[in-house]
This record gives sequence, structure tokens and C-alpha cells, in this order.
Amino acid sequence: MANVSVIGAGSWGLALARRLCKNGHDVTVWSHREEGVRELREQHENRSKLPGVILPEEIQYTSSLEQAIVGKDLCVLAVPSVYTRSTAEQMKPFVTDGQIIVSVAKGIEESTLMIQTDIISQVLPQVNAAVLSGPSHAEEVGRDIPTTVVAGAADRETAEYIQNLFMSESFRVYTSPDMLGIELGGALKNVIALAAGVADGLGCGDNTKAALITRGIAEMSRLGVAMGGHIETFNGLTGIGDLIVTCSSRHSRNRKAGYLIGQGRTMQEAMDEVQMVVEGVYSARAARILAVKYGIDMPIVNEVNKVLFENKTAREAMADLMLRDKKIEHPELPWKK
Ligand SMILES: NC(=O)c1ccc[n+]([C@@H]2O[C@H](COP(=O)([O-])OP(=O)(O)OC[C@H]3O[C@@H](n4cnc5c(N)ncnc54)[C@H](O)[C@@H]3O)[C@@H](O)[C@H]2O)c1
Ligand SMILES: O=P(O)(O)OC[C@H](O)CO
Repeated sequence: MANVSVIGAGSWGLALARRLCKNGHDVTVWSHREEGVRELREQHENRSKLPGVILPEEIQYTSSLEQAIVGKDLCVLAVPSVYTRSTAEQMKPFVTDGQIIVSVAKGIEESTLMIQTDIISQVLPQVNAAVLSGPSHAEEVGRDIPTTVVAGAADRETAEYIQNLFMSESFRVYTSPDMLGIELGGALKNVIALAAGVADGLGCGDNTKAALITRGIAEMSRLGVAMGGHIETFNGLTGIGDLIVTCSSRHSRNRKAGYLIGQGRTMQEAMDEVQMVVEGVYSARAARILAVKYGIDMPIVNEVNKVLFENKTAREAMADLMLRDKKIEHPELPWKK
């Protein structure tokens, strides 16, 4: 059994801490708030982030990063992606050579366009950065609803170590060497999920949702492959799989924020109302910059940006997407005549 920690006590960090503890590991959870630590010790539940999921009494809680990191076989980094860099900076004095840090956040850093494991490796070059991602809402993982994810690492041994640590009868873990593809899928799907939510908010239907998911994965794959990710990854759990769950689920924060925008709220009003992390808002800007940099056509990402940041109405954005230049669905396919 391993001695592990989860850095970040939001819904995802706690659902994973519970999974690891139920798998028999010693688990310490770090929260950046002393008050959060006290509540978790007393209540064994985060009533605002993950209500109804009671955590095993064996889990330890701390607000000391030293306690959460020193001597741990593996640390899961589960703070929202906008805090990955600042948290990694604070972890610096305590990490050791080769220590496994598993990123579970989904986002592209706006100022650097970097994925999470690259940020971790830049700030903490001595660690072994890996990723765990896939269609996995905390609300379901916390209730042992069957879920499948992917552990990505630079070497097979690390990926299999993570797989063994997390795997259970309700949490199936695959392995993959394509960390870049995994992370781009996780970040970009949030932008498309905002669009799917907007469509729901406008009162569109299932046809619209299917169109956004299908054309969305086409955009994500084009960019991801141009950046060095593998097409198989975008066709898998961390690509189309995560896109489907985020665009369809009642648990999705990104879809919910999009829904509110579709109903007429501003971006800020929607984020305030969701009260949890809406990472698609940050990744949307990064995705648009990357699309320009790599010369990739990303019409849905573009329209999401215009609605979020340029006061374009959701209805106008939808109309403009529908009336873009006429296209061939798969230009690479040959005609018979
Ligand atoms: N919730 C899910 O179902 C889910 C599933 C897969 C991946 N993720 C990813 O996990 C990451 C965390 O999401 P979440 O849903 O747990 O978020 P959340 O909104 O539930 O919780 C965010 C947590 O971040 C912490 N935090 C706030 N400010 C901080 C700071 N300055 N430094 C460090 N920590 C701070 C807070 O204590 C809070 O508990 C995100 O990147 C998300 O994409 C979430
Ligand atoms: O669906 P969201 O927007 O809550 O994002 C959470 C996770 O990425 C789902 O896998």
C-alpha cells in the first residue's frame, strides 16, 4: 500500500482522495485554507463542493504542504488549473528527485499556453510529472458510479504504477504515453462544453448538441494533432469521451455556465452563479491564440470567444456558425467522379 497525498480539497481532489483511501492507501489531503481543514476533520464532507459524499475517517487533512509532500510516494495535484503554477512554486522546497506528481487539472495556461504537466516540470524539474484524466465527474466518482479514465506518463512503469493505485471495480484506469494529447483534450473540451451549454440555454435541441460534439472534436483533433498529440487520443476517453460527458451532464460546470450565458447572463454573472471552477473561460482564450499560431480553423472556439469577451450575443454566434462558408465534411475523402 502507498503513502499518498492530494493537493487541493475541491470536489475532484476529495473524490480521488476517497477512491485512494478505499483502495487501502494512506491518504493526506492538503487544503490552502485552515478553515477548510477544520471543516473536513469535523464533518468528513465538503458540503459546498461535494455535498452528500462522506469521506472515510482514515483520511488525514493538513494545510501544511510540507506534511502533504515529504515522504509521499505520489502526490495528486488537484487545484484548479489557474493555481497550478503558484501551488507548484509553494511545493518546491519539499519535493524530491523522481517524486511522482499526478496532475488532474484541466486547462491551458493563458499567459504561456502551457499544459499542466509542462508547468509542473518547469517549476519542479526534479519530479516525475504525470496526468490522470477522462470523463469523470466527482459527483459520480464519489458515489462509486462506474467511471473510466487514463493515466498518462512519460514511461510505462509510472503509468502502470498510477493505474494500480487508483484502479477499482468502479474506477477503471487505462494507460497512455500521449500526455500532450490527454491534456489538450481535457482543456479544449471545456471550451466546446461552454458552446453546448449556450445552445441548451438558447433552447436548441439534441441535433444541435450532436453537431457541437462532433464538429467540436474535429476542431480539438485538428489543433491537438498539429501540436503533436495523437489522433487516437482525441478519439478516446480523454478526447471524445470527456467531451461527451461535459457537453451532456447535469454535473458539468462549463456546460452550466454556458447555459446561463445562453439564457442571457454575462460571463461574470454565469461564473458567479456556478460558484465552482469554469476553466473553459480561461482555455477559450488560449485555444484561440493556439489556433492562430498553428493555422487551424476553429469556428466554435472563435464564436465562444466572441460571446465571452466581445459582447456578441449567443443567438448571433449560433447563426454565424450555421451560415459559415459551405464545406465538405471530410475534404480528404476522394469523390467517385
Ligand atoms: N469536479 C470534477 O468533477 C472534475 C473532474 C475532473 C477534473 N477536474 C479538474 O480538477 C481541478 C479542480 O477542480 P474541482 O472541481 O475540484 O474544483 P472546485 O471548484 O470543486 O474546488 C476548487 C478548490 O481549489 C481550491 N483553491 C482555491 N483557491 C486556491 C488557491 N489560491 N490555491 C490553491 N487552491 C485553491 C479551493 O480550496 C477549492 O477547494 C480542475 O482543473 C478541474 O478541471 C474536476
Ligand atoms: O464537466 P465540467 O465542466 O464540470 O468539468 C469537469 C471534468 O472535466 C469532467 O471530466
